[in-house]
Amino acid sequence: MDNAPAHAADEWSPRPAYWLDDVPTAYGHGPAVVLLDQTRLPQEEVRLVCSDVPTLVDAVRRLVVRGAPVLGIVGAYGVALAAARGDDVKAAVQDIAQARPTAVNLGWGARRAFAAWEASGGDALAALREARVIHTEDAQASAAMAANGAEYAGALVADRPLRVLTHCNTGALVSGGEGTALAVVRELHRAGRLGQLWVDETRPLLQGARLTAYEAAQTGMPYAVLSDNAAGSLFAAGEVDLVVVGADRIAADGATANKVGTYPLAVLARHHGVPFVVVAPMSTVDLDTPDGDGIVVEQRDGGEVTELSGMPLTPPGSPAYNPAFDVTPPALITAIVTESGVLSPVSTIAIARMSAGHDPVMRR
Ligand SMILES: CSC[C@@H](O)[C@@H](O)C(=O)COP(=O)(O)O
Repeated sequence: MDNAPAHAADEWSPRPAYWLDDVPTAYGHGPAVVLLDQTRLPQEEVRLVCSDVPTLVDAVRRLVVRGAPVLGIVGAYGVALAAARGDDVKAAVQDIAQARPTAVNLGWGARRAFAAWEASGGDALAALREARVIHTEDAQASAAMAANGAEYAGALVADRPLRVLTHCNTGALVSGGEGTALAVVRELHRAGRLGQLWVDETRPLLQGARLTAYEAAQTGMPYAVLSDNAAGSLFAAGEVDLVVVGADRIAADGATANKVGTYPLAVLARHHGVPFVVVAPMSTVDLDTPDGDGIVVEQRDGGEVTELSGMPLTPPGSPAYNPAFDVTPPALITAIVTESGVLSPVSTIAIARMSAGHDPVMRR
């Protein structure tokens, strides 16, 4: 399928989260964190103005903003907001970090902004400056991951464009830049090396069908959406050259938590001899969680499974199992792409340990 691009691949930037100094708020004029409301995409592009931390925490829980890297940015802006308002900044860090348990970046971003605020003796501008640094660093990491991942992927198949399968949404909607796994795909597309993007719909909240398809359409990628359970027959038909996914947390053994449905793809990829590649910034590595069993998987309301856009799918009162993420063991991961390069899970962790030695502040 070829789609008429709404934008050149280089130009499109949805700005999922940003800071405004002075906007009309519920409290008169003041600072706010502005979020592109991803629950309303692709139908409409509307923004939510968060002028206090409870509104921001609620937005994170409802997935108005979601995806690991941008949650780090939002966590930091949230702390800057608490500081600017003169709220209890320490309590704000707790509230933000606990809003969703699996994405490590959320608490990491909040703690970084808090450390800057504390070191400055309680200067709200110091927290905001740190949030802006995190925002910029994420854009830089995204560009480096895109370049590293596209070089690696391009070398897998020399003589024709690649067919890439992805799950959930990992593009510009989750980042200060173009994202993680989808940034790699976008780079391949820019280089004329993308033959087909296969987009898993990603039940139950359809981040693939709603958001990745939206990004693919905006940037003119050749793509098709499939129901998650069609992936097996796609592999069997030999239609997948590469699987790329993001990560919400990478434990110290290289086990990786990502959107539920990722682990079955890793099993399928192994069975069919297809590379399974995780793309994530180093900030997603959590050396304090020793292994995959230690990763806390967010359990969400069963209504997300038993209903679709408020319409019941099951007999009334049906119980449901609704983990938001699953964990892929390192043995099933061919490579992890970070801003530092393309390495095995073991080597990625070794690099993270070396960098942590230089940056002990952010280790809990
Ligand atoms: C680069 S984003 C990586 C992950 O955060 C992404 O794949 C994912 O699982 C997001 O889940 P979500 O529940 O939509 O926040």
